[in-house]
Amino acid sequence: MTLISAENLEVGYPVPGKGLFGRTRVLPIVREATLSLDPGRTLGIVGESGCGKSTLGRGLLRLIEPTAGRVVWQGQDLANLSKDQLRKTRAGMQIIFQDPIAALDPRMTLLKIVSRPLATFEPGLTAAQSRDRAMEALRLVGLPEDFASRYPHELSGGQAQRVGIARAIVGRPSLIVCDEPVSALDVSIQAQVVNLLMDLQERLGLALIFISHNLAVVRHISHEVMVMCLGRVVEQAPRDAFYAKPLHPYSRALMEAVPEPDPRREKGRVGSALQGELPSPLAPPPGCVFATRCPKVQPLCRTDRPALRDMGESRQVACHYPE
Ligand SMILES: Nc1ncnc2c1ncn2[C@@H]1O[C@H](COP(=O)(O)OP(=O)(O)OP(=O)(O)O)[C@@H](O)[C@H]1O
Repeated sequence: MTLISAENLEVGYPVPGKGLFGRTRVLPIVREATLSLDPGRTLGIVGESGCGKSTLGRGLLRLIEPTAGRVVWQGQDLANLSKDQLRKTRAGMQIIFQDPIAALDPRMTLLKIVSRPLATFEPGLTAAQSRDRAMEALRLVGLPEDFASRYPHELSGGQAQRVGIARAIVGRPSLIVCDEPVSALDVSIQAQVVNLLMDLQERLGLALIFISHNLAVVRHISHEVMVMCLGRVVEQAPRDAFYAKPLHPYSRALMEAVPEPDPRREKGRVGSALQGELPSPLAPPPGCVFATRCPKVQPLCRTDRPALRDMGESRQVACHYPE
């Protein structure tokens, strides 16, 4: 069975002022996002900074309430769950963040940080059981036992991200949304953390949604790849087919912008092959979201938004003139 799917999901942020009937107005960033993920698989989400990857990740977990569309988790529409059911469901879906140290409470020991989610997800556990579970999680992420009594400021970036992962797995989830989990780390540490996630996936049967602007890292870890541009999904494909031949001109531009591996450079940003004006996600163009920058643009692209359509072999693309 599919673990999680989204249909036409719309996620945005409140804007100042009130709308109709005094309601808060929400400006959508992510529009009509559709995806599905099976247990134990990894979906990589790529796209330039600001295209809405994080917003989609948070909308899927209902950390930001979607304004339209639906999310189905293990066959159940998340919007229909009672508070109690949602609390239980939340244990199954976790998130880790880009800045690992900022994500940890500086006043708590690592044992406290890692065991804390259990108070919500499994309130029936005794203190000793919670402690054992937290120690098990720390062991699974490769941290020595004596780390349990340490504080976040004593950690390197890579160690802090391991603690973030331990906190995410302590409730035995089925899915972890990884939001740029290695972008803030030294290049030499990035591979260790990615390999840890792949190892945990194998051992615990985890599904991962791996959000990154780094196409090389996404290639390494993903089974499926999804490309976002200005809040919209423009391409979806199995990993090998995607990297062999991207179908959307935007995907191609992203790939051409991948920097050569260079250990002296901290992190390469995509974008150098992407010329032209980048519209604001708050005011996307009427046609294709890539029309203002596409080297193959035709008049139709500026007026009609192409829908995501099936191209066979489990591939989908939103382009009037795909490769
Ligand atoms: N809390 C917020 N309130 C209002 N707008 C926001 C908020 N967070 C993000 N945005 C806007 O939403 C858009 C998408 O941001 P998001 O962080 O989802 O992009 P992203 O693809 O994850 O980029 P990055 O790789 O830089 O994190 C951006 O234009 C951003 O300015």
